[in-house]
Amino acid sequence: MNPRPRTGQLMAQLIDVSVRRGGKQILDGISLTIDCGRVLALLGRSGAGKSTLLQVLTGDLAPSEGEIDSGGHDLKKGTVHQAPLLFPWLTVRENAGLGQTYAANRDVPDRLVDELLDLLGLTAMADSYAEQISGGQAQRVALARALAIAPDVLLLDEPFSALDPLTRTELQTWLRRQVTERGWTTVMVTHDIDEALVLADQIVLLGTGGRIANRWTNHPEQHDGPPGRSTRRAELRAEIQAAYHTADKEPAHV
Ligand SMILES: Nc1ncnc2c1ncn2[C@@H]1O[C@H](COP(=O)(O)OP(=O)(O)OP(=O)(O)O)[C@@H](O)[C@H]1O
Repeated sequence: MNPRPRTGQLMAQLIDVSVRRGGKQILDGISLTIDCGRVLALLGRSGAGKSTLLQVLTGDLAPSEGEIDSGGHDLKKGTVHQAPLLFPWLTVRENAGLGQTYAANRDVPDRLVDELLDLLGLTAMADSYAEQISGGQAQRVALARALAIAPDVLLLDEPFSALDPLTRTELQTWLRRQVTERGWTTVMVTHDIDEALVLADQIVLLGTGGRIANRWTNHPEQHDGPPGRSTRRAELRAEIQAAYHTADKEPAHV
């Protein structure tokens, strides 16, 4: 395994990646970098190709053209899917610790699973079976399981979609703090522009024809302040919303 690069350094990249499936162009000429210790958010309408892009990153799908430079990192281990995929006959703690079985070569402290369950508000149900918990709780267990193996990159496919708005906001704040304090590298698919603005350092919008319609640099910490004063966030939100409409009309390469 290569040494983990420093914050801001290149972790991995896609170079001019295209994907065709069943005669249809799903992704077209996608180039992007994943920077260490940073969050990249992928936005785009339903069917734009966001999940396909994650599959290319994890190596589950070979691109028709182009290259993936993983920098020697395992980009598959830290994946959290839309559906949590827990084993119903195992407890919350057992499900959360499951990834460690496959990561025996990683130096993961035993207490980490309990620490993550605590961080994610799951301690009270640690001994409940997965079939006994709610959808939102299951999503948090899946997140704990991915984090417990200390992945090089956390790949999140709409990980908060089943959460109630309050829990969702709490988890977004928590995740951003962890990224900042612990340097977690994250790629996240979301439909929620505000979620991208709260979490991401880099925001990429996939538009028509599987192309990148636009991309923005974002500074979530600079948005913090008294309510109503965060004008940069409001400006960016408006820019991104406008770009969705432009992307519907004209394919672009950015
Ligand atoms: N196995 C497949 N064969 C052919 N086309 C596929 C296959 N899987 C996905 N697609 C098509 O690829 C396109 C992109 O799908 P993808 O799931 O990546 O979109 P998405 O942006 O993640 O959508 P959503 O936001 O709805 O999850 C869609 O038009 C979909 O129909």
